[in-house]
Amino acid sequence: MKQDVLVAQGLRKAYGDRVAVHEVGLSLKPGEVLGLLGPNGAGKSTTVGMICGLTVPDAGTVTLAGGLSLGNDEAGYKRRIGLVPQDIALYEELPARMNIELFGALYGMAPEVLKRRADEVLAMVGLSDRAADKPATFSGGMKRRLNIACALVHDPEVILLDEPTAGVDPQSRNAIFDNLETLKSAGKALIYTTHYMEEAERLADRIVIVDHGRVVASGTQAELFALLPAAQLLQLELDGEPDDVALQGLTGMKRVGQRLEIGVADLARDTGGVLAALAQRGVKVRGLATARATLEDVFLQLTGRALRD
Ligand SMILES: Nc1ncnc2c1ncn2[C@@H]1O[C@H](COP(=O)(O)OP(=O)(O)OP(=O)(O)O)[C@@H](O)[C@H]1O
Repeated sequence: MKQDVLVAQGLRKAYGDRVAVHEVGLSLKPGEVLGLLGPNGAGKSTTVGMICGLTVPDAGTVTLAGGLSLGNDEAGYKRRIGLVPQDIALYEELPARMNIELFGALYGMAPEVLKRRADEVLAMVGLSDRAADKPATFSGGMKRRLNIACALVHDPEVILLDEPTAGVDPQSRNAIFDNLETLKSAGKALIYTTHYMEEAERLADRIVIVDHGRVVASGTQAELFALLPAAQLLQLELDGEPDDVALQGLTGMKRVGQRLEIGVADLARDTGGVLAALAQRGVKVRGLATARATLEDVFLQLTGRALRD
């Protein structure tokens, strides 16, 4: 079992009377992507801010492997963390390469190391041929990619990404996802905040769902789906309107017009039984489709609200 590279415990932050983050805890292993999923205002950015040392928590601790913390070695701690902020933070009128070098200089990197790393991160985000151009001439997706390169120049072991795909086109989004997969396979630990459940589903090994500043659930996707009454859905198109008596006693069933939705634990195992039970009751099925639960369903189940209210 790999050792945790980061452990956050009891993080709390209030702004005046409003508690933005209550007692949030999480941990992260090398090579792991932790999705921090929650609606707008859930406290994701505040949590990330406390982990990277930009926001001072009212309570709680964050410790890196080896016991390093902001309290005992702030500079050492920050060298091991990279932040991709939600708002793009670039010097628009300086060439892309110089933006990266400025971030590297902040970490005290030696010029020859910095030059090599700038080349590496430019190549990684697919901007080598635009190194001399100013971000002012870049598309939104290219700026996002440069923002990521700046966060990686000092080769941090923990990378915090705060909604890094906001406002990017699908092509850049895929390029960013590829970069994150590369970082993950290189053993980096990533915290990825998003309110897009598809992104969390695609990228995250484990997910922490936050709402109103609190962790409402955490675990692998399988563990989160297990919180639902049924993780898979059979959608049956009926031939005509069956009478309600014929459908009585079928558990986990929802009637939507001429369609029936039946939640099952395992489609492969349970579909035959459901169809046989319907046939026995004289209910004719014209078509069949299947769907699986999403993290949106998990959020709805836990909070009674949609993720994107
Ligand atoms: N600097 C601040 N001053 C006052 N209130 C703040 C500040 N930063 C955040 N908040 C409040 O704290 C709560 C959590 O905000 P936060 O930005 O952490 O949420 P989020 O989950 O990142 O949302 P989003 O997805 O919209 O970025 C919100 O109610 C927000 O208004």
